[in-house]
Amino acid sequence: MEVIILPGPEEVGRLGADRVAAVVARNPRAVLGLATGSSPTGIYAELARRVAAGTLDLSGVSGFALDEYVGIPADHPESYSAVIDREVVGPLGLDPARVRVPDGRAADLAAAAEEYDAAIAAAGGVDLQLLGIGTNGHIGFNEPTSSFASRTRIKTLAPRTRTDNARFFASPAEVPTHCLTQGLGTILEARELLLVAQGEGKADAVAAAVEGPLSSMCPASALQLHRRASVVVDEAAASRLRLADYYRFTHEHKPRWQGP
Ligand SMILES: N[C@@H]1[C@@H](O)[C@H](O)[C@@H](COP(=O)(O)O)O[C@@H]1O
Repeated sequence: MEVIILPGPEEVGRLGADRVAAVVARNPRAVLGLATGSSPTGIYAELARRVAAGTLDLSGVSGFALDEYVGIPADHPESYSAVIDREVVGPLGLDPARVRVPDGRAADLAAAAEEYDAAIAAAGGVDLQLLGIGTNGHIGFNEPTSSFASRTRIKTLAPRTRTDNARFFASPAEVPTHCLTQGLGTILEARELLLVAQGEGKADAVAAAVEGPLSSMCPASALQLHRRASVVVDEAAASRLRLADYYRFTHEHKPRWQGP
């Protein structure tokens, strides 16, 4: 696992945007795994700047969101479908026809979940998956005790996740109780993973993911199983990493023959 510690959120956003741009430079029809939440917003903002400046064209890429709340009205501003439209598809100039979000309003949620995995496979798989991390170590909405082999499926949101996400809703009771989320097994099939985290509130989760044991109690520790996973954090989110100096040294002395 590659761990990169940067001074602040702005640098994290720039490096994330560089990684996306590199993938798209290799393949203008690349498939991106899209995360919601506050963590990747710096990446999206930087990508939007490059698109607006005409130095980057993302109109050929496809996107698959990680997750969606179950039962939330599609036009609710906090449905992930609305968030992806507003914060990603529009500003980044993606083709809406190429971007999918799990259907949290499907009559048959299990079938919708299965079909979502099939659609990812039919698109050729995800080239670069962007990830945030929950304070309880979740990725997507894979809450603690999620199987490392899990596929896209219905999950019950952990109480801590519902509390964390209450800030997006009028009241805590309005936060949905269930979601559809890509599984850890689904996420691990992406060709490259990029997890970003900022702020001290993520420091424990980041330390558990990077240095803790491989454990379903910290679903993000599944990244340790991936051949091409990067964790890019600011100083605050890195503050509980025991080997922080080693990661800094590694990054500064990166061998020329090593890829990103
Ligand atoms: N389902 C999302 C995750 O995809 C996200 O990475 C995480 C952290 O959110 P944030 O980036 O806002 O801290 O929790 C959310 O609820």
